[in-house]
Amino acid sequence: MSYVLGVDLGTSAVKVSAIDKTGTIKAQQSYDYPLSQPKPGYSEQNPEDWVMGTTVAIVRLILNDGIAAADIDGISYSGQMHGLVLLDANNQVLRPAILWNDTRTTKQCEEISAKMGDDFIEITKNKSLEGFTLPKLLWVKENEPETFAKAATFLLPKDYVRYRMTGKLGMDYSDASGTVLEDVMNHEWSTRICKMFDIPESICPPLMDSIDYVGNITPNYAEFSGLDTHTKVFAGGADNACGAVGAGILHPNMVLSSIGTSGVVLKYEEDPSIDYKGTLQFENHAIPNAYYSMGVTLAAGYSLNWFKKTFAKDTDFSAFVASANESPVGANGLLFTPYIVGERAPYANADIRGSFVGIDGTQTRSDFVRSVLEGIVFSFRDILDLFEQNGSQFDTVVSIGGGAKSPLWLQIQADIFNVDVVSLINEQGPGLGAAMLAAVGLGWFDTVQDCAAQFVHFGTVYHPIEKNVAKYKELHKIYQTIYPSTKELSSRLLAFRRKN
Ligand SMILES: Nc1ncnc2c1ncn2[C@@H]1O[C@H](COP(=O)(O)OP(=O)(O)O)[C@@H](O)[C@H]1O
Ligand SMILES: O=C(CO)[C@@H](O)[C@H](O)COP(=O)(O)O
Repeated sequence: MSYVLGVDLGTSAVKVSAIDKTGTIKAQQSYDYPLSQPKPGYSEQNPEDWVMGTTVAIVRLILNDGIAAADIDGISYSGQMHGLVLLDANNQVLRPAILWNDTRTTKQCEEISAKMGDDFIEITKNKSLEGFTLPKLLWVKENEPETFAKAATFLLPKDYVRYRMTGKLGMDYSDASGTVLEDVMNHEWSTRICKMFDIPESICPPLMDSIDYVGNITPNYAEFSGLDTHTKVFAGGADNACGAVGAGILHPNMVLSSIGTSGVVLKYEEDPSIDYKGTLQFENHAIPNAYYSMGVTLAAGYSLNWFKKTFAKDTDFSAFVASANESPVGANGLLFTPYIVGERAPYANADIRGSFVGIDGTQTRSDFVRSVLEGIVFSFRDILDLFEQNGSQFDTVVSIGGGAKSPLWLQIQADIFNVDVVSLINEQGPGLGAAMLAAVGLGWFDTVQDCAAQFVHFGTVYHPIEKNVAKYKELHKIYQTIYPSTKELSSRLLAFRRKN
């Protein structure tokens, strides 16, 4: 038997899947790790937790699930994007990783825009937003100069885990484009941006394709994890690129909806000359020489987790989500906006915060749960509107991520999007995508597309229910007025919090 492992390094947990040549997921293990939010807008993780979590999951696959190390031929990765990992000259981690949902860098983003204007979007195909890596580098340079002076390399989260398993430093194009330090169309680090912001180009790691062979498991890591040194390691990609690969989003009529910690609406771009002018993210794909675009809701699953942790701590997660079935479409007049850590799309605003609007003395907790589920999907609807305004038409939404475990949430998506929504037989989109990169890297398939034909299996289709569609259209119009009405209130409240 031959297996590939797909390591999905998420924000809430790492999930490792063992997949055979037919695309059957033989076993899965996961390991949760904490998120540290020491100040408003800050979000950090300890890179060592990622390495430990990945190793524990691999050990369990070998010991508990009987996946023999000798049968694991390849490994690849899907990683949470944008997080800054700084290493010194001995490749030791210099400070906690600053994550994609950390919004401390508004000042640095403004500086980047002021200095480079539209040239920046021309090179990187993106605006400089708080979550991306370059402003994080500039923040460290400005606020922790002694740390920055020691920095010899910067990596993204999954690149660090890969380094610990292989001893090789590198970054693939799909993750590099999320740093906004890459010249996206020319597939190289932008010397101009490095010079402009005084970033030594030497700290940028070597670039590669997601299917590229990086090295084998080192003897040290083999001893630590129970893996074997014959196992080949392939570069891997950004989690959303891998999610798209694992969900078979290989045509522009399909769109990906991912409800993880963040929320993502993603489109495969056949024509790379499309210009969203930075209103949507535009990235290199994990498929060589391909591209995709996406809009990101910063707090999708995170909003639901926050609500549960705060108001329903001891309830089982699935039962808690299913309790929303007790509330009707529109949650008895309650609307929720998921801007609880600021927002990226359609509103790039680090200072906006969430709201419940329409609280009524007759509402129950089920109404609140339903309004959270609906509010997150309204935010996705806003992103879909941006795509439609740029001429896209979709006939299928493929839903992945932890949120796709809930049939109710899938139906809410179909009703708010007014498009068929399909889930995967196994909701591990990014993990499956990562494994597919290893399968192609090993030569099991000639192309990612050939591998998708064998590995990707769709499950139930959720059709829009007409009467719900009409109600949601009406509610979405009201939802869209909440952002402009709460923008100023939010920034005044945040200023109060920062002062006190
Ligand atoms: N049974 C469930 N039903 C609906 N949503 C769920 C369920 N279990 C977890 N989730 C949501 O899925 C999210 C985690 O999704 P996942 O794709 O694993 O995230 P990440 O890759 O960011 O770690 C959680 O934030 C949670 O809100
Ligand atoms: O910032 C982005 C994409 O631009 C996020 O999508 C991260 O990549 C985190 O993903 P999840 O942990 O939510 O999967």
